[in-house]
Amino acid sequence: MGRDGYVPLFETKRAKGRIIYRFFSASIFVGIVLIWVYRASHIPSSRDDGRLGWIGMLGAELWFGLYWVLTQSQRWNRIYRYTFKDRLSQRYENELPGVDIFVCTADPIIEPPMVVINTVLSVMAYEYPSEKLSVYLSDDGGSDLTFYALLEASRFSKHWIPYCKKYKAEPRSPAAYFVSDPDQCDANHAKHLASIKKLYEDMERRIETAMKLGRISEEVKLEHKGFSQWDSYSSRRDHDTILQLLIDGRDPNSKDIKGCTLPTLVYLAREKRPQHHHNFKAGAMNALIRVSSEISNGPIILNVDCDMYSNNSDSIRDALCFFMDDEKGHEVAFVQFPQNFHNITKNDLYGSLLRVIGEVEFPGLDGHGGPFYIGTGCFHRRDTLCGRKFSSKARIEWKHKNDRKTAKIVDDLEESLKGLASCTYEKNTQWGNEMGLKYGCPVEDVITGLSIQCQGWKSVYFNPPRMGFLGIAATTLDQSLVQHKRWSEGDLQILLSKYSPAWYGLGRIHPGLLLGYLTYCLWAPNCLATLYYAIIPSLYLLRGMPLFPQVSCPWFLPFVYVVAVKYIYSFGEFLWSGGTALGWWNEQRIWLYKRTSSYLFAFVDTILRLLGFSDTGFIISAKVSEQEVSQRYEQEMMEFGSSSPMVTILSSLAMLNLFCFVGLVKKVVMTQVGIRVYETMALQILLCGVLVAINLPLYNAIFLRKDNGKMPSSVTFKSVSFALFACTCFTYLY
Ligand SMILES: O=c1ccn([C@@H]2O[C@H](COP(=O)(O)OP(=O)(O)O[C@H]3O[C@H](CO)[C@@H](O)[C@H](O)[C@H]3O)[C@@H](O)[C@H]2O)c(=O)[nH]1
Ligand SMILES: [Mn+2]
Repeated sequence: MGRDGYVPLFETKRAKGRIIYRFFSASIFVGIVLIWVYRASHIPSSRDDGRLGWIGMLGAELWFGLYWVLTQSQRWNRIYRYTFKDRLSQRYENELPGVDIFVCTADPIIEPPMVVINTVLSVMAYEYPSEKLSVYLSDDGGSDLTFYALLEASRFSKHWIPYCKKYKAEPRSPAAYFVSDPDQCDANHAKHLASIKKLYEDMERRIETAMKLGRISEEVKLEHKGFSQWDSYSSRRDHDTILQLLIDGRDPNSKDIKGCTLPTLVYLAREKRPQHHHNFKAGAMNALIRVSSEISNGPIILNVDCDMYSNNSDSIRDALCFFMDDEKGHEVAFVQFPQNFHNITKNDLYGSLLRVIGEVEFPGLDGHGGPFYIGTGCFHRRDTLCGRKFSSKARIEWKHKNDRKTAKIVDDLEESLKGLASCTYEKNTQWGNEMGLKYGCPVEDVITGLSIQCQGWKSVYFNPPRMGFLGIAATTLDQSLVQHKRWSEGDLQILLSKYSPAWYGLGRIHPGLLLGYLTYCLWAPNCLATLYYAIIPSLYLLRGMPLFPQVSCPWFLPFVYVVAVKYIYSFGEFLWSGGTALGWWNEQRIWLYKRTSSYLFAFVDTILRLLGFSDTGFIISAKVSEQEVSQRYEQEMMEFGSSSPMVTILSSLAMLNLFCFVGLVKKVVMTQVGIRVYETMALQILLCGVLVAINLPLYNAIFLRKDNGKMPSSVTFKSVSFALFACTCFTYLY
């Protein structure tokens, strides 16, 4: 116990070995500087061949080096958080604040209602007083199928919540719970389990039947008056606000089968009109903030994507340990949990888990004032989300925060609140700007978090041993690349926006955090240096022209040191973060693929947007895939199968490197220059060789595979032609 009886509700520990790390990092930096010196002092004179290529290498290495410096900010001061939930209960059990949970969905086909309601049920069943819990589903798809599923879920919750609380079930998404093979239980429990499973399966069957039919049958429509709101509905882009309080927690009649209060459950499809921009998820969240403020007005808001179910029924209490801490709680604006996924395979083929970000880099950001807001698995204080500035004096009185708005008749309430979710409500207001989530950026989350931090608030990264939330990761290469394009494009837009960390953040956030933001904002421009490094040295190799120092030259050492040590460290870091060796190798591949395709497209699109040629969109990530595709995913076979321009670029690069490598081997075999080539171009051979090795799955997909995930022949044709063309031009014409 500290002074004045202060008992901290959480503890922060610094990572061990920071000093050693800093020395190590400095030694790499010396290596990088030596590389720069070598490049700058050995530029071929203008008469020599290769001057341009050399200067390009200098540019690329300057970029890589400076970017590496940025990434150090995230390793400089890592911290880890631990909570004391028992102390929270002892002190505050009767004053726990209301928590409003926002779940966003946008399309019943891409995001199946069964996925959505599993998430909803998991958050309704938190280990938290139900009367203080309200769950809001925002449906940008405006789908009566999703509404129907939610109606079914509201009935099922009456059985599910008491079941979870009685048996301390984990996780509380029914689908995940049933496949998790619930621990051996006594006969009574087993009986109960079987009966609840049957209820769930019956519900699932009814929902699937409606999904197959593609509409709600007349019979079902009679079950709830809410369906009548679809009478005036013309399409998902053109409809009135639809608002339904499916469970009103204040209603004495809404009880579960044990007679306990149920959490409030609300369905909202905000108004949509074709002539109004709806601002994607940010618009949905802002509508939810307003509507919920008139229903439950919980001072804490949890936001999850519709596929991110709660995997840990204590997460609310964990988050409250930060918000309610007497000494530090008043500084905390949001508590971010990592994004984890339940469908990651052992070696994480597409690097979806972003393992090192979650285990190393975010704790590093936390050491500088807090992680970014990443859109899901994040607890916010309502007032900061609504734009309140930080003041060191203002403390929250949680007790007074618990007053709920006076009860109104549900029908009247629904009608009176619809205006809050209308298309015109935000006109001439600060919503989307000073209030709520920010508009105009495909990563509304990151830019919103940044602006909150710029107002003086801190955030907290919390990564408990039992993961807080689990979602669905991309299962095809194309999906993963498209998602990263959206992210990197959004991050680059932040750099160019009013809230740019580079100027707006300067002086407002910790310099380390600023560098951390820059690392992400500069994802997209990475494409240039990476493309250069993946193409030019290989082409020079084909022509027999060295771009790196010879093995016997002292300048060879800094290159070897930086490359070897950097990669050995990265390998160690990946294993330490819980990955496998093959997982690391996969990560290197996806690193290359993202940088040469997603980032390139994001970069080009951002420039086009600046010039006024394109508009930002939001391609929703798929949450279901065909059985065949998921089988290949389970077997960790890369899914090419789509002839998108991104895949074409990857395949062209892979072919180009293959041709260069084969050309080299041919030369060595036919002319017996082997040893000499090795002596003069060892690093270039290594680079090209690694590029070929990392692309093995791609060659396999072109030349050997027969399944539908193989490379489409049109892509093969285009990429082979391109690579041949590039190699020929470079060898004979340049
Ligand atoms: O017009 C829209 C578009 C999307 N969404 C919802 O936004 C969420 C995220 O969309 P998803 O396609 O799954 O994108 P991800 O890339 O997986 O999402 C990450 O990145 C997004 C920003 O690009 C954030 O909004 C997310 O919270 C974050 O998890 C989903 O629940 C969607 O239903 C809407 O509500 N309305
Ligand atoms: Mn998602």
